[in-house]
Amino acid sequence: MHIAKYNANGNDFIIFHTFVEVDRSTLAQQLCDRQKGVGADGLIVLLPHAEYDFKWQFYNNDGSIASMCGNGTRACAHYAFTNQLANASMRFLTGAGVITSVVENDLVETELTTPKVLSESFEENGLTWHFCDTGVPHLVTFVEDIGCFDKVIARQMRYKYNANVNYARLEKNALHVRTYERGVEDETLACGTGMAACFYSAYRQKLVGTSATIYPISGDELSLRIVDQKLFFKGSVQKVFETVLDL
Ligand SMILES: N[C@@H](CCC[C@H](N)C(=O)O)C(=O)O
Repeated sequence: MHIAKYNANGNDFIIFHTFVEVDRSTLAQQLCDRQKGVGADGLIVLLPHAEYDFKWQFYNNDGSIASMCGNGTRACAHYAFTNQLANASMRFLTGAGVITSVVENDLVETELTTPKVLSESFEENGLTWHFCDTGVPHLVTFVEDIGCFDKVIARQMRYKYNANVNYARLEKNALHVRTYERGVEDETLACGTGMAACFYSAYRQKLVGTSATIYPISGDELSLRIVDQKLFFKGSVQKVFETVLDL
């Protein structure tokens, strides 16, 4: 099996395409394992689709299925274009719905699914939380210093609400974000739907305008904008390597 390893601003993925649609949860766990496997936050498998350019299967590092992954959409769009599975502008089916991505060299912009507010904001653990769905559920809290990111609290909130958990610091029209990711069960270096959830929560509270610069903990710079309630998420991706595995 020919696979590619991608880095999307610190979120990393193993990607391949095939005609064979089977459950790959165990394979995801094996390949994503950072000691015994290739190592990645997720596995993305591209499959043919009659209506769209392709459809994907997305697995987290622990083998669980996630309906959306913002960084993963940008990495797999680059993979699809590079492997001539799609034109530079493409539409593909995910568990959360149809995604549009546009590839321009190493920069990829994705139009995410329409964000949804999941509950009123609430107080817990001495913090104010905003809860929304940007393809997968995200809790967002705005803090003065993202150094106060607390993995114990994040993990507790993750299991209580079955959500990813984000701490964000606002600085003018920029957001600095740290995310505890469900399915990786740890902080990752970047989470696309998490950055989108932070931006959307800040936008709803009029803390940012219709666009903002976002810095995940990897230190990379990405951008988010909202047009007619649609979120557009843009940043670079890199193919780290390709190899053939005996799967
Ligand atoms: N890293 C992703 C999110 C992947 C799914 C998430 N871990 C979940 O299970 O909800 C992103 O870039 O959005």
